[in-house]
Amino acid sequence: MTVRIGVTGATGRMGREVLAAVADHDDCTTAFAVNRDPDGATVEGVGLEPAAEFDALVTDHEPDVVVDFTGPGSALEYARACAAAGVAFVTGTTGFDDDQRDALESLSDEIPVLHAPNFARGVQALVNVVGEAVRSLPGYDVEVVETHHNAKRDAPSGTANRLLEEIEAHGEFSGRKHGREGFDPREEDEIGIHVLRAGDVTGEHEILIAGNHEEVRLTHRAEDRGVFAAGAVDAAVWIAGAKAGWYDFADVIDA
Ligand SMILES: NC(=O)C1=CN([C@@H]2O[C@H](COP(=O)(O)OP(=O)(O)OC[C@H]3O[C@@H](n4cnc5c(N)ncnc54)[C@H](OP(=O)(O)O)[C@@H]3O)[C@@H](O)[C@H]2O)C=CC1
Ligand SMILES: O=C(O)C1=N[C@H](C(=O)O)C[C@H](O)C1
Repeated sequence: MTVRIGVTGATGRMGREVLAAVADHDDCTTAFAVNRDPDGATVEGVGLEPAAEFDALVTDHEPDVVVDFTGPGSALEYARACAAAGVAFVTGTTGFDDDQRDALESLSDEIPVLHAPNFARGVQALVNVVGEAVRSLPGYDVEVVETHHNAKRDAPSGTANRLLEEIEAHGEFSGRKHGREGFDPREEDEIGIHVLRAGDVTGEHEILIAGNHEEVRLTHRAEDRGVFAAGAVDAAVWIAGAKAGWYDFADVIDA
């Protein structure tokens, strides 16, 4: 079966990569692609449609799944339209607040919804090992550093937030400390978080665990956005056969 994929934010950094990844994948094809001001543009040979017509497109073009990398508000609107049309939704968008995330998750009662803050397989491996590292080094200091391009809007990154959840689930910490300045010594059990924005860095995440005259550094560095797009398209192909529910990228990798 060929999986038909609708793509949002088609002229964005990730939207372009998703269209390229769909074209490269043997088991799927583009059903439609939208951006807010298409003005006759094409990306990867696909003519763009107006985002304002998304509700009609998601019904008329009969996609099996929509892949979204936009912003939290638009992602939620697209997901609601998918739920109304009975179409699965995969999103890599980050920066949802708690209400937006709850609203997205509630749509998974009606359709399959997969949200992953990072579609790189290496990041999933990092998520798997960071908890074990923290658990086996109690009392060590933990600091998280993430670096992205200068156009990224949300901070810390969705990936950093996911790693922090994992760290907190496997150790005893007093809270999170975002950056430091002035006379501001480190509290014993805090987790330090540092956000760097510069140039065109694709995405780097490092967890530093230090104490007992030793340090462990767990680092992931994405070298090309294509790695995220390939993972998202793998997720789209996987979710096309899934029942309504709330999924993450681990479900795809473990399948
Ligand atoms: N999960 C993962 O693996 C990854 C996640 N991301 C996340 O994906 C998201 C997009 O990143 P990136 O591609 O770099 O961002 P860009 O700004 O390059 O692209 C986002 C696109 O979304 C569209 N968009 C933004 N706001 C709206 C809106 N209100 N309504 C409709 N469309 C909108 C715009 O399309 P237009 O104006 O053309 O209509 C824009 O081109 C971010 O949240 C980022 O953190 C990024 C990389 C990997
Ligand atoms: O905005 C980006 O570029 C990225 N965002 C994701 C995040 O917030 O974690 C994933 C990746 O690091 C790139």
